Order: sequence, then C-alpha cells, then structure tokens
Amino acid sequence: MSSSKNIVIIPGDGIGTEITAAALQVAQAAAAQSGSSFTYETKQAGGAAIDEYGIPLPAETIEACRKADGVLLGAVGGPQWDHVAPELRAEKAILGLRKELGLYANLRPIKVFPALAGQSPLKAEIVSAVNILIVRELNGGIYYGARQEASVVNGVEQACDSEMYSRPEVERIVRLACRAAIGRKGRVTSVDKANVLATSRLWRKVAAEIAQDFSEVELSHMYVDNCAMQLVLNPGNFDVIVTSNLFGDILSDEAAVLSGSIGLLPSASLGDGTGLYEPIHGSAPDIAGQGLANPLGTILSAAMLFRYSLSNTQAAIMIEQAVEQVLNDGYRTADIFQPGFTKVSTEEMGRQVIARLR
Ligand SMILES: NC(=O)C1=CN([C@@H]2O[C@H](COP(=O)(O)OP(=O)(O)OC[C@H]3O[C@@H](n4cnc5c(N)ncnc54)[C@H](O)[C@@H]3O)[C@@H](O)[C@H]2O)C=CC1
Ligand SMILES: CC(C)CC(=O)C(=O)O
Ligand SMILES: [Mg+2]
Repeated sequence: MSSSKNIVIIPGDGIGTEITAAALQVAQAAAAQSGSSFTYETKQAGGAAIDEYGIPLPAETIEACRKADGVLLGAVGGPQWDHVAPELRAEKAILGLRKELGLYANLRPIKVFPALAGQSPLKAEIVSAVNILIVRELNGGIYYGARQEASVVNGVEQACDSEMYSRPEVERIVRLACRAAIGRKGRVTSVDKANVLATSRLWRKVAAEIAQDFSEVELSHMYVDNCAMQLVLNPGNFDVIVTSNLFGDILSDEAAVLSGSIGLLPSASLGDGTGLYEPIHGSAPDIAGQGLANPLGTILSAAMLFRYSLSNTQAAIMIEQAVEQVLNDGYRTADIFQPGFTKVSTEEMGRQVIARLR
C-alpha cells in the first residue's frame, strides 16, 4: 500500500464506535509493520448522522466514500432512532451507501478458528470442516423493492414489500461467485425459493446459464429452507453459496453460530467503485459502551480492506494470523469466553492482536 491511500471510517452507532476504534489501531499498526501507511477521515452515518444532521446519510459522507480507496464501517441503528419516519431510519444509511457506491456483492467468509472449534454448539469434527464463502447479492431484491407502509385498506391494516431481480443483477453476482469458487473447492450452491417465488425461478435459470461459462465450477441449486437446515447439519459440504440480499443476510447470521460468535465474522462489499468493509453484525445496542463487543469481525474486515482495496496482502495476512494467534493464546471477549480463558475488553483484544502482528 502506498502512503497516498485514504480510507473513510464510519463508526456508526452502538458498538460501532468501540469496534472501529480497535480495528483502526490494528490497521495502522499492520500498515506500519508492512512498510506503509494510510490517511483516514471519520464520517457519520446512521443514528449518529440523524442526531447531527437530521438525516441518516449526509451527502458529504457519500462524497468522501466515493473519493476514498476504501471504507471501514462499524454498524448503524438502534432503538433510540426507531421513532423516526421509515425513510429516515438509521438502517437507510447502510442501504443507501451500498446503493450509492454500487456495492452489489457482499462476501461473507465463514470459517471456524481451531481454538474455538471445541466451543461450538455443533460437534468439533463437524465445524472443523467449515470453510464457506457466502456471496450475497447486495444491491437488489426485497431490501430495495417497492414498499407500502402499513395503512388501513377496506378496514384492514396492511403493508407490502416487493422483490424484483433483473437478469443482469443475477448474472453479475453468479459470475462473481463462480470466479470466487475457482481456487477454492470449485463448488457453488445457488440458494433460492424457486418452488414459490418468480424472482427465484429467474435466479435459478440465469445461474444455470452463467455457470456453463465456468467448466471448472460445479453448480447446484438448493431451496433456502433446506439450506438453513444443511448449514447446521452438514456445513462442511458447502464451498461457495450465492444467494439474494434477504436470504444471504439471514443465512450468514445463522452460519455465524458455526464460528462461535457473530462478532467474529467480517465482510467485504464490492462493486465497481470504492469497497466497503464491515462486520456482519449490527450495532448490538444491548452491549454498547461496556467494552463487551468482540472487535475481531471488524479487525478481520480491515484485513479484507487491505486485501481487496489497498493492495496490501502482506498486512491482510499479518492481521489474519495475529487474530488466530490471539485466540490460540486464550484471549476471549465476553461473547466467546469460557472458564479457563483470559477475558478481555474490546480495546484490550485489539491491543493483543497488535502485539502479535509480525
Ligand atoms: N450493517 C449494519 O449496520 C447492521 C445494522 N443492524 C442494526 O443493528 C441494530 C441491532 O440489531 P440486532 O438485531 O440486535 O442485531 P445485532 O447483530 O446488533 O445483535 C444481535 C446479537 O448479537 C450480539 N452481537 C452483535 N455483535 C456483537 C459483537 N461484535 N460482539 C459480541 N456480541 C455481538 C448482540 O449483543 C446481540 O445479542 C438494529 O438497529 C439493526 O437494524 C443490524 C444488522 C446489520
Ligand atoms: C441493517 C440491514 C439493512 C442489513 C443487515 O442486516 C446486514 O447487512 O447484515
Ligand atoms: Mg444482517
């Protein structure tokens, strides 16, 4: 990474401030140790932006993200902003940024750290085989479809959300998933609900067509309800999962259980411009401000930022190895703590990772 790289940090709400602070320090240390540096600016989005600007996604945040080499985001949202109008909700910030930056692919790698395999609710031999990449479509589907807020029609209160997918949207995400499978096990599971949904039937047809361009990739199709079960029954059977915005959101939170905590999982959102990196979880208002949050998912998101947006694979590997070492050495935040291990705060976990960067 050259010294001219600039990133935007968006702490967001709840635990966002704590986890991005820890991840930023790790990123700065990893950059320095790999002989580089970066500049950064902090911008607001979500509830924090509602408080300061009256809107969840200020234009200056979007502009700064567009110009940056990468964005590291904590999480947005929380009960203190639940009273605002639906179009002003804090969550609109993340949906808006994904759209504004054209981030159509959300990569969510699910792995199990050897040090935590024994702690999983599933048998260690089952979770040890887990190495899944969830490729979630991020710019379409029901999160962006036409919406009718609740209103009374013919005396009955009703609301409506709609899902739409176009051929090009499915083509680009399936193509990306197939490319990602090359160099892995070469297997792509396309997850849909084609027995019911028209969008899924289009998805399945297009996925089958695109996969024909990839002779080294084996494509299979699975209904989302079965996938939810297979993820806990035979998670080692999956390699790459490609699916819609909604299904990918839900399945990745479920898959987080395999790794031991949702606080461990990173993500990269990629498109044609600036990449955005964030843990897969939300703002966890229930534990905010207490030093209880696990920062490792955000720290590993910073590793993905180095790899995909800052061309610094050395720093990425350094961070990933340090995280593994910290867990091997027995350090645990509250969410993954068990008797016999060393309990640490969010901040201390970050320091322990920095101490192992080499
Ligand atoms: N990308 C984003 O900005 C996202 C924002 N949200 C928003 O976050 C808020 C809270 O949503 P929830 O449904 O509670 O989901 P959540 O992911 O924030 O929390 C779910 C559970 O996981 C725990 N958890 C989450 N991250 C953790 C971490 N790093 N360390 C330890 N424990 C952790 C929480 O304490 C909670 O018990 C809502 O406003 C929601 O809309 C939710 C998901 C994504
Ligand atoms: C807050 C939502 C808009 C998104 C979400 O839950 C996610 O991206 O994981
Ligand atoms: Mg989610």
